[in-house]
Amino acid sequence: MDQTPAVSARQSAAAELTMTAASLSGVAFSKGHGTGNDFVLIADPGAVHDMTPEQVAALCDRHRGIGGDGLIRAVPSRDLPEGRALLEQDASAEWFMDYRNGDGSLSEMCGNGVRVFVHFLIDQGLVDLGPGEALTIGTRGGIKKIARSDNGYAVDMGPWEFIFPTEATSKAMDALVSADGLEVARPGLSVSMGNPHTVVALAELSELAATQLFKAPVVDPKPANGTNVEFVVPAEPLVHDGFGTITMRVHERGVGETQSCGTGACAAAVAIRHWAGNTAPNAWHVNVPGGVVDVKFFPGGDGREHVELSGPAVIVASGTLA
Ligand SMILES: N[C@@H](CCC[C@H](N)C(=O)O)C(=O)O
Repeated sequence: MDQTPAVSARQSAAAELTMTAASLSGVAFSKGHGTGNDFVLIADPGAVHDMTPEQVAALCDRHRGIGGDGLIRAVPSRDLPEGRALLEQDASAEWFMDYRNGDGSLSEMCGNGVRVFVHFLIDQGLVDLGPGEALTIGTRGGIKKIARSDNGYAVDMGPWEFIFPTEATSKAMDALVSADGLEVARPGLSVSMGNPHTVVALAELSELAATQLFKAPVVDPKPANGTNVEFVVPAEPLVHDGFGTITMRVHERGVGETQSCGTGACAAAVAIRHWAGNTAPNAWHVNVPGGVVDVKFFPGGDGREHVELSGPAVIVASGTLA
């Protein structure tokens, strides 16, 4: 009997995925996560495994691949043009985090990814990072410095910026955001952490739970290259023991809903602190479905305010692609 067009399209897509992944046969990989934001990790010291978007999507496929929100390739900075440019700024940024979203698209930055990347470099014996030491790495969002912390690893994520720095931003809204499950569009604030985010505050945890994130929320105006959208509920009272607390769910550009987003947690703290005004703290716990990450603001050496993100990093498995 003839197959329906839908079934045969699904089967040829599946065959394509299998073939795409097969062309990487024999390549060693690890699987890791930071608060449930999970990644396929590949060490590529010879810079021979640059991947197509289709290969990345095949490896990140949760049914036919290894499965992950993204893929991270560890490659020497000297072997990529964007890495060589960073080495001119800081010759110690020997390793470059080549990060891709699960759909194969590039993103400038991944906050949970940086911690997992460094943990992977250590696990592979490619770098050492003793207590009190700092490691410098290259990313498409610039050079990042990482040290060990009580909760895992702490990363200087660099300065934050409003994406639409207008008068309206100072009045706390630059976009309207709608999502299934929310009755009316809500105000959002777009923040760059190297990559784009739009943060929406909700009043109640029940509203956060009712928000449907299967589909990308509609953001207007949308940052030029798309955006990650964070729905957040500030704790009541907001501050306890000097820390502000936020609960967050996220829809990531190029992925869908994830268990956690490090840059999203930083953007959420920027937005909630901005909305809360001058008395808001500089230290934040951000609860995400996959755990807790911490965000702190501090004066960077470049005269701008920087954001520190800290949290755990775990390697769960290593193997070889069949
Ligand atoms: N999960 C990441 C962010 C990954 C990139 C994002 N999807 C984008 O396209 O910008 C994080 O922990 O920051």
